Amino acid sequence: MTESLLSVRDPLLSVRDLRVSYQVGRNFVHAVDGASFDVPKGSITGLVGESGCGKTTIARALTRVMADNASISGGQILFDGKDLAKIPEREMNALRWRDIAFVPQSAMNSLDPVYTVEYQLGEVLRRRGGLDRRQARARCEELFEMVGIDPGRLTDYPHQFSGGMRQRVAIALALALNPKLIIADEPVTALDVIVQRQILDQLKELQERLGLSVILVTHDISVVAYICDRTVVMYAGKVAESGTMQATLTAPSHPYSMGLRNAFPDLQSAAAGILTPIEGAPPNLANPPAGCRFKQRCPFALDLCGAEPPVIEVAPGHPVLCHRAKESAALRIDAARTETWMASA
Ligand SMILES: Nc1ncnc2c1ncn2[C@@H]1O[C@H](COP(=O)(O)OP(=O)(O)OP(=O)(O)O)[C@@H](O)[C@H]1O
Repeated sequence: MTESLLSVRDPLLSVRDLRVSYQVGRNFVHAVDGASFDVPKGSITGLVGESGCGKTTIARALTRVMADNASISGGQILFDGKDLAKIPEREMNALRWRDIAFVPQSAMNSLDPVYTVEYQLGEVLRRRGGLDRRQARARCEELFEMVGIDPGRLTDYPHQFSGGMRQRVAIALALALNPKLIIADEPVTALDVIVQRQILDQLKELQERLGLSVILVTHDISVVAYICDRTVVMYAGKVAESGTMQATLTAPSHPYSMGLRNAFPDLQSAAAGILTPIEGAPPNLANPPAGCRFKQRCPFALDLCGAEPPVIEVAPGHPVLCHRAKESAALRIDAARTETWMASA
């Protein structure tokens, strides 16, 4: 994807043609296969797609906290004048927590069950932030207040908190050293809808108040619609479409985004409309199909989709990886009908 197709002015983070692979025996799974997108300053960018499309792999590559068999095999991650794909580990380590913080899929993954929450927050503040014991204590209280938990509970252990509260603690931990960017991987997935909304509202409030940038990884398009300013839709290791939330979700231009929109209820309305799943499953990334990777599931696939799709800019800053992107207005009308998706099954 060329620079001209990604017209975010002065982004905080620019991912360019990123490739991340896992080695499994003698084979490679190309989990992220040439992804490009920008994250503007002070925005919430939703990285969305079905399970297995490469979202967590991207999120972890951005922090370089990756599985042992993973490697960045190409591309750039430009942040604050540095290419995070290439800087030495020592330099990357200095950026973690201070500039980029990660909230993992389950808060229990960032919290150690055998220590109190205050001890764990304090460790980050003292070791990484250079605060003394008293300063750390005051900051812990401040952080708990920021995420809406009574500071009296700082001496509790993680298991003494509900799932939603643990997620708030994980957010407090990420905020500890005032990072510029928070990457949150499915932060509300395991929670019920009411608690989901509370956590998302809190995240949005903090993001606005602190001028943070957030990358929110989720499989749930309704979460993106609820909280995000921008969307990066991923399918089978590639970016299908990216742009403002309004442009990509109100008027999606990639058939996959159109299908995703039909498949999730609206987080803001209690009434569930008719949900239409996208039949089938994403391809195996150890051996992806040639041409468009969505073609087997796409109701609009033509013979030409057997060839590698071009990136077409349907509007400034709204690139779409589809042969038929220019016809998207007409395709959207058909995509809104359940029968369209049943016919392709
Ligand atoms: N350690 C690993 N070794 C080999 N393959 C892996 C490994 N981790 C992930 N993969 C593969 O990489 C691809 C992308 O996985 P990834 O977890 O990034 O997707 P995802 O969109 O975040 O899905 P989920 O929401 O289920 O985590 C999948 O095909 C997955 O099977």
